[in-house]
Amino acid sequence: MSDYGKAFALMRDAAQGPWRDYTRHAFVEGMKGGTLPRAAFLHYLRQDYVFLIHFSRAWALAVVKSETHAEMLAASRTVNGLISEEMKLHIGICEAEGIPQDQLFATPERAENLAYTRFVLEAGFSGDLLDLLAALAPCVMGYGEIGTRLATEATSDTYRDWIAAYSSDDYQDACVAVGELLDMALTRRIGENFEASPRWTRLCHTFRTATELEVNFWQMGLTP
Ligand SMILES: Cc1ncc(C[n+]2csc(CCO)c2C)c(N)n1
Repeated sequence: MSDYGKAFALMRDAAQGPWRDYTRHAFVEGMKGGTLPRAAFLHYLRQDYVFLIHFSRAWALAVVKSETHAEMLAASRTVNGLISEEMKLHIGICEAEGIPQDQLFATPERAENLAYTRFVLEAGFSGDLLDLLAALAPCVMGYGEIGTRLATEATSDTYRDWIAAYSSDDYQDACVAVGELLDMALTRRIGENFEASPRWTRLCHTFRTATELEVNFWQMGLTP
């Protein structure tokens, strides 16, 4: 398994059940085998475009909540990656399927989508960078794990562009950078032994809730 840092490994282990439901969801397995209906995938992509708009806002908030230049740099790189790479992937796939960009932007937001992104933004608005990063981490690293697994296990080419994007060296490097940011931010605010602090349990709880909201997002994808 990929190494996305110490805090991520501990948080993932603490959220074991939901983490498995998220990273091995039927939607993911459908991409792996090529059995996922195209209509479900396009519905997911359109919702995900709206999702990425709010996620970009949340990562921009991470710049606001940063306390060092290194934190600002890591957060702003993620904002840039999201807007210039990830959203472009969605625009490209949708355009190839006959869905123009203005229609993408006008996608009505589903409740599962709204719940997830506003949960993350609220974690950031009412807390510090640690609360925000705990809510952001499942999204980044979960897709990193899913991408690397599907790159070796996929038995169909149908969803190869999506799989290639999340298993790419660029994306994997971004996951490692976010893992480093998480460890660095925790050490700065709590100390080396951050997992022994009273705050740790709450941060793990935030991570777990975000993971459960990822499960709901996949489920929403299956019901266009
Ligand atoms: C529902 C949903 N969850 C996670 C991702 C993946 N993702 C979202 S933002 C980002 C970059 C850094 O945060 C990544 C990799 C997605 N596209 N849609």
